[in-house]
Order: sequence, then structure tokens, then C-alpha cells
Amino acid sequence: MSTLSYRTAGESHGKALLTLVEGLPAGVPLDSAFIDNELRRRQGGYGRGGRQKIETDRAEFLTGVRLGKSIGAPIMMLIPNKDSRLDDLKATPPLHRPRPGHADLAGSIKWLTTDCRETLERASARETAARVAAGGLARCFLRAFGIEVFGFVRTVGEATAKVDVTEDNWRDLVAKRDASEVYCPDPEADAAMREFINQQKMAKDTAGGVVETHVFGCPVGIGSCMTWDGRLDGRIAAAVMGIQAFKGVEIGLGFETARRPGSQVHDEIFYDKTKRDTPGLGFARGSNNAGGLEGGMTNGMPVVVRGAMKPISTLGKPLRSIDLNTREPSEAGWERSDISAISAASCVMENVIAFEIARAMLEKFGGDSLAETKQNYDMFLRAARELPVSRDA
Ligand SMILES: Cc1cc2nc3c(=O)[nH]c(=O)nc-3n(C[C@H](O)[C@H](O)[C@H](O)COP(=O)(O)O)c2cc1C
Ligand SMILES: C=C(O[C@@H]1CC(C(=O)O)=C[C@@H](OP(=O)(O)O)[C@H]1O)C(=O)O
Repeated sequence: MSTLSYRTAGESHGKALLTLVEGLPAGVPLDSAFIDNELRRRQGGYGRGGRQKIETDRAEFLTGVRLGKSIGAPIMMLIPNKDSRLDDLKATPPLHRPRPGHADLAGSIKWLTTDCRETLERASARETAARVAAGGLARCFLRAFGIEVFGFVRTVGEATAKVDVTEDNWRDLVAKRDASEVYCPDPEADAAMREFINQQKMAKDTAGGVVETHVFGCPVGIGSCMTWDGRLDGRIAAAVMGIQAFKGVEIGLGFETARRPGSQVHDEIFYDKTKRDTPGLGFARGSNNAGGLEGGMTNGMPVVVRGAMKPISTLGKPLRSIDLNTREPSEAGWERSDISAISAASCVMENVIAFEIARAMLEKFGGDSLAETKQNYDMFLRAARELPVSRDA
């Protein structure tokens, strides 16, 4: 048995993107329509460039699936690129003038070339389509445990969504988010965000923002404090920081915890017998400043994560750079580009976090088939409910 993992391959203008997922148990019903809808959402959002009008992303399952369910074998998914032109030098000419903020300069030097194209093709966030496919697959697995993920855009420019996301209201917020072009469930903030992105477009500038993800329904105790790399908070942070253009990550109250005294940070513990049968086992908290994670383990509260995306680095009014061939000052190169990809980024963040949650679930509960994983999960919850007697029984 292997732990759940994934790899992606593919260049932005190559033939296709590929995602190889290993370690998914047999018997997971694969909801292709759901995965394709996530891919569609990733393509959307306000301020995106011309590429999204060309592509219609869909994941084709090449391996590991029979009659709509996983069979425990490696799963390969393929997302074709319509705008495939990597070997056409006219359509994708060399780029010698690195864009500040993109991978161009560091990558060209690293791979000993003055053509930034080879780096940018793989650095490009086109690759996030392959990650969303992996996350979508993970969510098909998580569904069997009632675990659901919700993400949205919290901040763009000075505009911040004024919404409190709770276990009770998040489904209503999905509808509001999906009705908004920026993927922000607060209509007033949404309008201000669009205005900010428009202003950047007019100024030939770009925008970033803050995105937020909530995970509902995690049982207490996935992740671990026993090893540094078993900590789920660290893994989530790595997954979020691994998204192109992300420069910061916060869990729960995040950086604000550092400013407050302990009494205003730590979430007091209560017990609600009526919730004994939920994955949180009835341990209610007065607040959720920990963002659902204590000791690198889920504590039964929703997992809450925020990510900071920097502005897109390809500017219509290019910044100063150096021509790598001549070493003379020059304007940075320009490529077709998004002005803002914050909405897409919120969808990507949801899905990379979902994958980490699924991985932690499988580490705790194991199982070669979904039925076995479920049995282990149910047994654990039963034992946890019966504490303090069950462990030594
Ligand atoms: C969904 C998404 C879309 C992006 N679109 C663009 C784009 O159109 N143009 C651009 O210059 N950067 C874009 N980026 C950011 C670059 O991919 C990223 O800045 C680059 O790979 C360098 O990596 P780094 O910013 O993590 O250092 C996008 C990022 C994401 C997440
Ligand atoms: C292709 C996607 O995003 C791309 C990410 C990207 C970058 O530099 O990261 C640059 C642009 O590439 P292109 O020149 O092909 O338009 C974006 O469109 C996508 O998200 O599907």
C-alpha cells in the first residue's frame, strides 16, 4: 500500500497536462462531472486573459478506473491543451528579457540558457489545472466521509468580503460566490474588487489578493504531532505555498495570534452531548482561532486557511529588466497574461488543501478499499466516543 500522492506533468503550451494520482483506495465513485466543473471554475473569474477563451478543460481518465470507480491502481488523468504550440518557434519565440516576479531569471540561469521560455512553460500556472484534477479526485473520496471544502476570495485591493463562514451558512455562500465573477460571496466587496481589477487593467498593471478555504466535517485527530512532517498544518501550508504566486499562508487567526494575549486567542473547550455522534464528537469550541488545527492535528472544528497571492508579474507596462543576451538594460518581456487570477487561485487552493486532507485521512484510517477505510473510520469514532474505557479494552 502506498500513501496518497500525486505528480503533474505538462507545459503551458505543450500537448497536454497529466496528473498521476497514486494510493487512492479501490471503490471510490469518481464524479467526472464534479471534477470537470472544478476545472471550469478554475478557468473562470474576473480579469483573466485570452487563454481561457481558447481552452475548455476536461479531465480524461486514462488508467485506474473501471465502471466509474477507482480500482486501487495508479490513476492517470489527461487534460489536453488546445493552444499547443511549444515546438512552433514563430508562435512561441524565445524570451530573453525576464519578467520581474516570474520564474524567468532564476530558471534561465539555473538551466543554463538565456531563453526564459523553457522555464516559463513549466512554471506557468496552467499546471494548476492538473492539481485541481487531483484535488477533485480527492474530494470524491472525502465525500464518503461527509468532508466538504468551500473557498472564496476574501480580499482584493482595499475590498474585503464581510462574511462569517460557518458550518450552517456555507452552502448559501456557495450560491452567492458562484453568482459573482470574482468568486466573492459579498456583493458589495465583489463590486469593489471588480473596480480595483478594472483600474489595474486601465493602468496596464495587475492585481493579487487573499483567498480563503474552509474544510468541514474532518474527524478529530487526522495529522500528527509525532513528527515534524506529519503535522497537517505544515503540509497544508506547503501545499498552499506551492501554488504559483502565493507569498503567504495563515491558519485560523494566523499572524494576528502573535499580537494578542493567550486569553484572546485560544479556543475554550465545551462539550455538547447532542453533537456526540458528529465527527467532532461533541467537543464544541467557543471560537475557532486555531483554524481547526492544534498540534498539527484536526480538532473537530472547521479547518480555515488563508493564502496571499501576489499581483500577476506580466505587466502591460513592463518593469525594468536586463536582456540576458546583451546584459543591457531593457524592458521586461510581455506575454499574453491575466490581469488578475485571484478567483482561479481560490479554486486551486481549495483543491490542493482537499488533497492534503484526503492524504491525512488515509494515513490515519488506511484501507485498500473505500469500504475498509470507512470501517476503520467508523471504528475509530466509536472508540473515541466511548472513551475513557475503550483504548485498553
Ligand atoms: C491561476 C493562476 C494564473 C496565473 N496567471 C498568470 C499570468 O497570466 N501571467 C503571469 O505572469 N503570471 C501568472 N500567474 C503567476 C505565475 O505563474 C507565477 O508568478 C510564476 O510561476 C512564478 O512563480 P512565483 O510567483 O510563485 O514565484 C498565475 C498564477 C496562478 C495561480
Ligand atoms: C493558461 C493558464 O494560465 C496561464 C498562466 C500564465 C503564467 O505565467 O502562470 C500565463 C498565461 O499563459 P498564456 O500565455 O498561455 O495565456 C495564463 O493564461 C491557465 O490557467 O489555464
